[in-house]
Amino acid sequence: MSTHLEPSLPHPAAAVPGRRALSGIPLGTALKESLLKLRPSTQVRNPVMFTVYVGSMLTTLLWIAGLSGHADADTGFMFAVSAWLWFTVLFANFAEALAEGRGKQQAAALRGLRTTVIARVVQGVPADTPATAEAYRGHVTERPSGSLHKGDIVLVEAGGTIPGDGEIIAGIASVDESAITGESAPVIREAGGDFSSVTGGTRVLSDWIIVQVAANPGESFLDRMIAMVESARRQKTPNEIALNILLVGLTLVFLLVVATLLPFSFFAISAAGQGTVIAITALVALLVCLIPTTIGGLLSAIGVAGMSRMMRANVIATSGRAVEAAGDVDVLLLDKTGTITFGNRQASAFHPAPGVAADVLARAACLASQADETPEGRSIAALAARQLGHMPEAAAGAAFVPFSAHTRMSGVDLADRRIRKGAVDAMQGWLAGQGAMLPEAVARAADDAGRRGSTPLVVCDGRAALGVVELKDIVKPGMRERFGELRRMGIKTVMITGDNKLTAAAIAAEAGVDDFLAQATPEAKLALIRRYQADGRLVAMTGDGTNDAPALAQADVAVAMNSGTQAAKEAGNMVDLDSDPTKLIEVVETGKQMLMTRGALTTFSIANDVAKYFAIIPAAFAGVYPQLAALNVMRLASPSSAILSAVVFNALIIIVLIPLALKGVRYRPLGAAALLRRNLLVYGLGGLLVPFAGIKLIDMILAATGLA
Ligand SMILES: Nc1ncnc2c1ncn2[C@@H]1O[C@H](COP(=O)(O)OP(=O)(O)OP(=O)(O)O)[C@@H](O)[C@H]1O
Ligand SMILES: [K+]
Ligand SMILES: [Mg+2]
Repeated sequence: MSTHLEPSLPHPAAAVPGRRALSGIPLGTALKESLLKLRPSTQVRNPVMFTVYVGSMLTTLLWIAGLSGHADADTGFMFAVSAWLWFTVLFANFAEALAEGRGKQQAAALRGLRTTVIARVVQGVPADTPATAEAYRGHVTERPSGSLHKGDIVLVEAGGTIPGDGEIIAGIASVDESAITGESAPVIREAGGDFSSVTGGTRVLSDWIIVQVAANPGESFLDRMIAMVESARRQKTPNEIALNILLVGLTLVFLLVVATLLPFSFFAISAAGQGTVIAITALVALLVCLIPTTIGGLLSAIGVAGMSRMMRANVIATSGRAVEAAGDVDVLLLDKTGTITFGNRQASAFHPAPGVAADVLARAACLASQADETPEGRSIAALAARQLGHMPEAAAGAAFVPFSAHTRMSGVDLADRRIRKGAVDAMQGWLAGQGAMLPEAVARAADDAGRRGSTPLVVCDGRAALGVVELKDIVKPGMRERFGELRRMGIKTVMITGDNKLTAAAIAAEAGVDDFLAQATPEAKLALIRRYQADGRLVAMTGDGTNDAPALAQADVAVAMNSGTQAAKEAGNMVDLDSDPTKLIEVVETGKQMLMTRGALTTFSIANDVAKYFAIIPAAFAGVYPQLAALNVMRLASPSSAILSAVVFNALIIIVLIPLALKGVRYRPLGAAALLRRNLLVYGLGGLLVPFAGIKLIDMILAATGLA
């Protein structure tokens, strides 16, 4: 089988430029894009900047008319104003092009991963064929991966590239996922349990797997990633739409205000030649300075840059709305096994009930696990075989009872015996159904295992409890510190697990979560989320299992572990390629940064008006109302230099703020009120004061160089 994937392909996050705002993006391309974005069809999508665009055209026409002798102002002034209005539009285009440039680089890197491989599709297998590589090899037809559809079965053997996203239905293999995750250590993927999903483009290093394809052409994980980073497909988020409405409202208000001043100009034109008029060019300049061009010009760049930042954190968001919601999350629910812990629960010991021989327990546990394809089941069979010195014969006519998240038990029905293993409370129910009780000593052994953070499984043969199997799992490192950080951000962490209370308590304490819910069924997980949401809280959920899928679908922000099942990944609106549950910190930071950056630049943009007002009004109206000279606090060189300075400042401030828009306002884990106060101080006060200094400086330069 041929593989077209270069082993050294960059993974998407690695292909992304460094943390500095402008590095790595070809400026030439962005400049060219800024010019292309002058198309009216593009401009009309941004009402604030479209107003400036129309103003630029109008002043340009007035200037041309002025050249042929119909001027209502100095033509040099008219030319300068119209030129700077065009710059204002171009600068906003440039900001957007820069932000999109980064997304395009990420998309290109991802496209590189989406190469066609030859898929070995299995077809026409007789019904009783065992699902093994040997048996399936004879039924393989080769097809390009692009033609695979949902439900197709493919065989992938060592050295082969997995041709599409899917679920392993048989086999176990070590898989190199570095092309997608950037993590070089191979991972084990196997049928059954929570590690059964595979991603197209990753490589099988050893053994074989039979995969059921889960996505139709163009709908794969990679395709969705590409669509998301390509801003063309980016949908406006609810907050963005709300802000846009506010900006449009402000623009209309100022448009009305300025329009009421028009009669002065018409009067002036009819009485041309007198100096006491307001030129239309000056009115357009006034309008552009008053409407929120700073935020209007940078708004889309802020959104695009937020998605890119998420991507650099190795989180693939498939919904912009979720990224934004992440900024306001109050509660984080986490699944235990596979999310907080590594999730390959391995049987570590048998604890027989008093009077039960160790081998009797081992043999029963083994029988109940022989057809159990979960990692837990396989590890129990392996431990039993080691203890017994051999693998017990599979009993003829045995009917396997598979594990389910509802029953939380599994087992086997033989001709005369019913053997079960499962969660303590589930097995108590099983015994109670037969009028029996869990012996004190077995309950104690289970509790002891729970206190060690292990998962105890009680094994019963009919109404006889034989003992406990201890399953060990390891908490992923660094959880405690990171959950502490989430707490400082004001986010409550709650672990929800199907495991018993003692195990849950031990793992909760070790990982440092705020609260936990034990013995939870998928419905209980879902109900908990709904309860929080009914209280008006915004809920984030991280999980990996198929049994987490309903909860993930309900949560506002749902991060599926990349190691998890296909169902979890499809239900979530983000996938963390690093399978790190505390990645929510970065997700929340990015969301908060996006909201804060928008808020900060809106504040700055509106506060700016005050200075521009003081610069332009006295200058523009001094001729009509000499009393307005009292407002001329800035003492600018001349009326035309005052107006031009305000327009130049209004354009340049967009360029100056591009790095902030792309990088985002710095986030600190402070309370929301403290953050708001700080931002109002910095961006509100800054927005008031900076333009006074900036406009005065530009005016001095214009006056000194004789340009105005
Ligand atoms: N193969 C199995 N056979 C019998 N019982 C099992 C098996 N696997 C797990 N159990 C029992 O069922 C309980 C629930 O398992 P499940 O994987 O559904 O947990 P969960 O709800 O995903 O929670 P978490 O993943 O957070 O631990 C486990 O705690 C264990 O006691
Ligand atoms: K403005
Ligand atoms: Mg789970």
